Amino acid sequence: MLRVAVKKKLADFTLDIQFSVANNILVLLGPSGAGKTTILRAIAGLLRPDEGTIAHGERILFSSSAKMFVPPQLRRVSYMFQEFALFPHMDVRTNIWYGVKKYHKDANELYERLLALLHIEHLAARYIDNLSGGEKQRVALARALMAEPEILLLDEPLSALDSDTRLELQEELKRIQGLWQIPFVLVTHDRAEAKALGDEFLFMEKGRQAEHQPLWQDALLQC
Ligand SMILES: Nc1ncnc2c1ncn2[C@@H]1O[C@H](COP(=O)(O)OP(=O)(O)OP(=O)(O)O)[C@@H](O)[C@H]1O
Repeated sequence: MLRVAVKKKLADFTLDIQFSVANNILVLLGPSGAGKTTILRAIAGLLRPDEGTIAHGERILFSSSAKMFVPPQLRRVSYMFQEFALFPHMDVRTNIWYGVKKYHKDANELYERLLALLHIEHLAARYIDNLSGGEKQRVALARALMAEPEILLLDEPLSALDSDTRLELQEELKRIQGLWQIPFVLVTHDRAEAKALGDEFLFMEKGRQAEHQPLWQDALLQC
């Protein structure tokens, strides 16, 4: 279970949010500038909240009262965003192995399994520059999972893709989450995508949970 309860003063308002997510997919929704990406950055350790706690199970990642801040590289959190952040001049295999923090004997097996799961075996030797958007997205997902994260953060991961590829990858993400059984926190502006992927939803407004969450959720599920 990932638990987040943080405050952070931002340019126009204070982010003040509490939520938890078990081993399923939480979707963060809300208008532009509501604070969704800031939450992901805080979970990843790329931004330090002013106060509060972020914990995964018994493991504290951030606690202002205990003066604890685990740096991003020690958090076991993978963060995928739209630009993929793959190395264009390297092949797929090298990009995916880049996700491994420490080599261990099962890493080869994991690598093979990820290629098969994401249907990218035939791309292993190809350069990133020569891949389609959907293929890049699969490689980025393989790299994120190669790090064996305990939490996966996804910020508009599919927004650059055409609608067919998007639907296909939504199914892939859902299936992989079912297999991996770790918390996924997903930001999207696409309501159909939120509905297709989300197990739980958090609607935000100006850094806070929006009022009337159940009404928002009913409206989403009926659309
Ligand atoms: N480190 C920071 N310090 C101060 N203000 C910040 C910081 N990072 C972001 N902000 C501001 O906080 C607000 C929330 O930004 P954030 O990127 O989290 O919104 P968002 O909901 O993800 O928006 P979008 O949907 O457009 O990506 C914005 O007004 C932004 O300018």
